[in-house]
Amino acid sequence: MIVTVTPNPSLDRALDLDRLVVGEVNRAHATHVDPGGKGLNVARALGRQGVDALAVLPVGGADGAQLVALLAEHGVPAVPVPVAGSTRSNITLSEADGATTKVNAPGHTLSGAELDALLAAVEMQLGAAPRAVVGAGSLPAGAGDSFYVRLSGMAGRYGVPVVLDTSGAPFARAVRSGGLALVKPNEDELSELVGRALGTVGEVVTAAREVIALGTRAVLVSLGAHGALLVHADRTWWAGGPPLVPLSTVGAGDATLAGFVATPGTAAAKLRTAVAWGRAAVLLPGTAVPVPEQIDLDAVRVVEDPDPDLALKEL
Ligand SMILES: Nc1ncnc2c1ncn2[C@@H]1O[C@H](COP(=O)(O)OP(=O)(O)O)[C@@H](O)[C@H]1O
Ligand SMILES: O=P(O)(O)OC[C@H]1O[C@](O)(COP(=O)(O)O)[C@@H](O)[C@@H]1O
Repeated sequence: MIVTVTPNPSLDRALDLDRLVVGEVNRAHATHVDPGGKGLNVARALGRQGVDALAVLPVGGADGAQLVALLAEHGVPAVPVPVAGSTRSNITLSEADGATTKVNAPGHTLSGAELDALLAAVEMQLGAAPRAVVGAGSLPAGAGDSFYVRLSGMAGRYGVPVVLDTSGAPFARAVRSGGLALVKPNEDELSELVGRALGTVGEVVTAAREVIALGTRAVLVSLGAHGALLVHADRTWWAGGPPLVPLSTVGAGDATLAGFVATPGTAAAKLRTAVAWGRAAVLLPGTAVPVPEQIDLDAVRVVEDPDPDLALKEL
């Protein structure tokens, strides 16, 4: 069993357009409503691939009720923690050439008591010794930056590995506090964390090793169309595949993380699966998650210790 925690879930609303013209009236030819939020998507992707997963999330208001109904409809085991504020809606605009424009709402803040209730709901699951707990996504505005530090401390007391995918101040706080099994920043999130641009494989590896030096075991850096790098203290792997024209890139990072945690075996096998799940996700509309028949492991090439001088754009 893998437990995911999403402190700021959303109802993802997507509109498919031929081309987005900013400042004009645009007409969509299709719309999608999906459960959203990083931990939820990880649980959805795991479930679709037959891996036991449970999502813990706060829910409130009409959109929260719709989110719970959608999770039930999608067969995602979930522990909804009722909160006073309304669950947010995030908007995606997907263009025919694969360009994705996303607007994420800040999310209604959670009170101290609600944050405690969310952690208590996770703690109930930790007693059953899950394989990992995945904390993922932003924290709602005003909730403070320390939620993932508390989550990691709590999971540590139960001996459960913690995997984290977040950004900004909550990411920096959690990395500084250490004790994480894996983090999954994308290139921008890692660059923001270390405060400099990352243009080459070597620059990404150096940045990832700064994270590792603070007490994280492994860093999985997703690079959009250029695949992903997995960095350990002493070794590095890159994986990627031939170019694709995405339908919607929303949820690709979450599918990537799900593929990684789902896979037993070697680092290379985990990375290959992660990239294959991410690639499958971009070929689906809205925030859809792939089924096993949509995963193409053979299309993904894994390279051990890639050349540090290679530009990310050349991967
Ligand atoms: N344009 C794309 N073409 C091919 N694969 C992609 C594309 N965008 C994303 N992916 C796949 O999805 C993974 C995650 O995407 P990325 O954009 O890095 O994550 P995030 O959604 O967290 O920002 C990538 O590692 C890659 O395998
Ligand atoms: O919590 P954040 O950072 O605002 O992100 C939430 C959004 O990210 C998603 O989880 C998708 O994430 P990825 O594209 O990184 O996989 C959406 O479902 C959701 O709308």
